[in-house]
Amino acid sequence: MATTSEVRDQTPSTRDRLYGWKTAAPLDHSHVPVTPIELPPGPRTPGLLQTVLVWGYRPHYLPRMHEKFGDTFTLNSAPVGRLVVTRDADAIREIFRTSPDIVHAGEGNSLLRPLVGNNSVLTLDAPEHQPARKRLLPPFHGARIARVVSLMEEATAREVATWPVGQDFPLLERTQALTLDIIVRVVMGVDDPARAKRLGDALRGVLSLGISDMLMWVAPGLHRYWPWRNVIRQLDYADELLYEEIERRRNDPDRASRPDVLSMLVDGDADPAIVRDELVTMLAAGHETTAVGLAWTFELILRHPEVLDRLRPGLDDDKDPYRTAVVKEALRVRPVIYNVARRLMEPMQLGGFSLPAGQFVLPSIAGLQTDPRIWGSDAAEFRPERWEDSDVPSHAWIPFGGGTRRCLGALFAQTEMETVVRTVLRQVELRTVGDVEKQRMHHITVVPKHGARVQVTNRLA
Ligand code: HEM
Repeated sequence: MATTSEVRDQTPSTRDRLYGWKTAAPLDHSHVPVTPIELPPGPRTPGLLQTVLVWGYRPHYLPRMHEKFGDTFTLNSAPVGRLVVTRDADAIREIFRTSPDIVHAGEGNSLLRPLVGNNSVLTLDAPEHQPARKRLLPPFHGARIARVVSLMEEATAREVATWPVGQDFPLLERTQALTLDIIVRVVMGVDDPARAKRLGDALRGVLSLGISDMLMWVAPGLHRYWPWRNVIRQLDYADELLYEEIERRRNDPDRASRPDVLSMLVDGDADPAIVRDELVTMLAAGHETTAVGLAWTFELILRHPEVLDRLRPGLDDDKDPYRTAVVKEALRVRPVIYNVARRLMEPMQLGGFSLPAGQFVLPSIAGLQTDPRIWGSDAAEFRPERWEDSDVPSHAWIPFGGGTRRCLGALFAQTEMETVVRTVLRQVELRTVGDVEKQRMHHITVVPKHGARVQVTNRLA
């Protein structure tokens, strides 16, 4: 069996990923002709202003553009230029069911490659995407997830025990700490507290990369200079610890009986470099998203006392359909990811428009999930009871995207969110602080503007 340092000698370093990311994958689409076709109408505002509005104010800007231009319109925003946004239910269904040879999703994420590596489902497209996705599916089956619920409960109880009574704090910061801990312990299976803390601290550094750190992506030579030199060191250190865990698990004789995701991923003769990329992919895709989803869920529950009253009697039940409805409804009115992105490899008819090959299209999750023509006149309201109606339009509920790229961790995330809601509400009474939270963009997620400020008013357990 190889030692960790032998494994490290054979696996790509942060620097290799930095220099290799632009050439390593099929990014060259010069063979895809971008036919000059008239795109759907859209704003004539200068591109720079549109870019600022799209990246900074999407939840406010896009609904205004829908009002002005209809279900499908064209924007002009860096880094790709012309983008067709659609909330048209038929167009979105069509995009999700079209062959992944024709509709690509990975290249929209290529900027993540220096972090997640060249083996990540997030950045791959057909034909490499499907086998990579297939490797990740087994640990996310329902039966496997049921085995980790108690680990999620324990992590939540530990976290809630640290919350101060009678003092305000932004809940989002605490849900971020919690979802990171759940990834370290449940996905990576690190159960020793000292190792879990060391790995969690190292990964927190990776997750806090800012735009200025990422300047290295376009100018890799910067890695020699401060502060980028330190960033490389941080990323290398996180890799070091991840490879250590991978080796530890490969050598663990009890691996088959362990419930964590990593134990399944190292089965057989899996290449440690691939497993490393898979772990970082799950961290990148599953940490911030679930933390934001939880912050919104509590913000909504606490501002709707009638919902809290209905939740309480079911807290002793392992499965309460109303708790499921509450989480689904929170992900509907406050989707964490505003839209997904696809690139057409062939011309397509969508929403009554002929779109050329090469075109980027953004199916709008938020647009579809709050459309009053589908959800009724109270579409913008948080009303979990709607999930008790037999004719709830669940086809228009897409917080996890859709088709062959639908979120791999959807069931994991929904289970985690329900488990955290239940455990927190059994342990403390909370109240919100300040006004109803507005939506704000943070990288690619839509977060509560002030981080969902709350106060613990009483400890129940
Ligand atoms: C509330 C929490 C979450 C939300 C809202 C969310 C949402 C999404 C969305 C919108 C996509 C893109 C789907 C598309 O393009 O059609 C996605 C992809 C993905 N998510 Fe999640 N996610 C969440 C949690 C998680 C968790 C916990 C994990 C894993 C531990 C995870 C792993 C992934 C992966 C691996 C992909 C890429 C799938 C592929 O390209 O084949 N997500 N997620």
